[in-house]
Amino acid sequence: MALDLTPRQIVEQLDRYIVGQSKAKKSVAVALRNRYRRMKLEGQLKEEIIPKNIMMMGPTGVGKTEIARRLAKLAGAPFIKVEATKYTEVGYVGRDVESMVRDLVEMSVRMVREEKMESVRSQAEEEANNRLVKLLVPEAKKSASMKNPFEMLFGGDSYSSDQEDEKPDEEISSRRNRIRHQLEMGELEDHMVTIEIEDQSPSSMFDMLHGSGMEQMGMNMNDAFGSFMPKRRKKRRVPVAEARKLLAQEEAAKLVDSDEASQEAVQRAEQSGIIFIDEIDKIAAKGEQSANVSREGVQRDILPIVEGSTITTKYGPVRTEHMLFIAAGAFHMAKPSDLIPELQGRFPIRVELDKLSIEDFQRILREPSNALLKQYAALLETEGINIIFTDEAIERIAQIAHEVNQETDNIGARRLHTILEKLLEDLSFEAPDIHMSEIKITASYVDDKLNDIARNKDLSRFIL
Ligand SMILES: Nc1ncnc2c1ncn2[C@@H]1O[C@H](COP(=O)(O)OP(=O)(O)OP(=O)(O)O)[C@@H](O)[C@H]1O
Repeated sequence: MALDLTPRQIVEQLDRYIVGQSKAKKSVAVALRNRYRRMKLEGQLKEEIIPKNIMMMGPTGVGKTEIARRLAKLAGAPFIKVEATKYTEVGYVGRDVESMVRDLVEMSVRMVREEKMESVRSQAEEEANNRLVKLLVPEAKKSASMKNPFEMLFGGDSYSSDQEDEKPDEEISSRRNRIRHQLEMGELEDHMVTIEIEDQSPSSMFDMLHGSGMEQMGMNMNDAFGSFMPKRRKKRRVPVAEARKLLAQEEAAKLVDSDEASQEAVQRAEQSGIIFIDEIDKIAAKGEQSANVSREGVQRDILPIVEGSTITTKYGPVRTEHMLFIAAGAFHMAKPSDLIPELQGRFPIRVELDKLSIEDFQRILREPSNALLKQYAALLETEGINIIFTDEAIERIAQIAHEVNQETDNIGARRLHTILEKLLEDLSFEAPDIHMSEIKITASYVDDKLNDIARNKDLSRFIL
């Protein structure tokens, strides 16, 4: 967790992935730092201080979600994104908005479990190796009627089960040591073994009961009855390398106390969870009367969650008052003041995100740590091709993206993804057969591939 980063450091970290949008970065950095400040307080005041939620306003594809997601990652905070309009759909009822909190907790549980599993990984791998050794050189008696996996591996001559019956214990232990050594040296990675592991797939009875309404309450059939049901085990024949992974996974799960993990996850969701509510402007009360009612209804349903309430989940009650909510919307038609006053008050920090310029597009193409051009270069490098984009080519791509956005729908930086895909489609297809170590993408290559499509509005609507 990097909660102790200063706002300046947080912005610096966000700069590695997101181009521009400095106001929004600043706001989220302060929000995160305030959490850290609150953690350092004691007693009543700590409980009184609630996070100041943020409303991000800006067109689609300019980095709103990306900023929030990166912030969460930076803080090791569980994060989910929901679309507010989802709750206006037919079939949704008031309490369904609570599912956002349940989803956040699920995310948190997954995070905590993964961390805990990672922390016991070396112990789990050791246990897995022990199981492999026993599997490859089984106990003398027990193996008499069983087909020895080791025998299958090596043709079963000197390790045949008949002979094993007569082998004294010391011999088994010395053979186990030898196998252990071979396993550790990675000499048996490709050999096939048959292992028996827990079946993770839900049983058909649970399948049938799914959707019977219990999930609405945050219940899950496997959780409700799973502990009473015998765990099914299934056999799989896999190479040693894969077997080790599967066995280590099972061993790690045994080593992690799942109640403790769940409790920690609930706490983490409560204290540092971030819920990103997109399209909040679409539930602002504007438009025809009948729609107004349901949109305002959704706002009233969301309100108690943002204000702070306790939601029942399968991991126990979860309190929402210290979660950070980031609402976002384009606000083309509606304004934040069209939301119900109580909800407006709960999102006091307002930031406008800037439209992206051609220069921003160029920077997005090349600068972020995960920049699109770097991604394509890495992919083609696996085929032994070093792809180089000239400055003019990057400029052209950015220009075309900008033009297509203006002439069709403005989808922001997302346009770069579709344009690059089209631009490099042929190259990606032919790459394995091209015997060139370096390929230069020039402005004229870009024009060649894209100009005709970009100039034709109808075509670009479909292709770019
Ligand atoms: N300023 C930016 N810097 C780097 N990448 C960006 C920027 N803006 C958008 N992107 C990229 O564009 C894509 C879409 O961005 P994002 O999901 O943040 O959009 P958004 O503003 O949240 O829009 P929406 O509300 O429609 O989801 C992402 O892949 C993101 O990496």
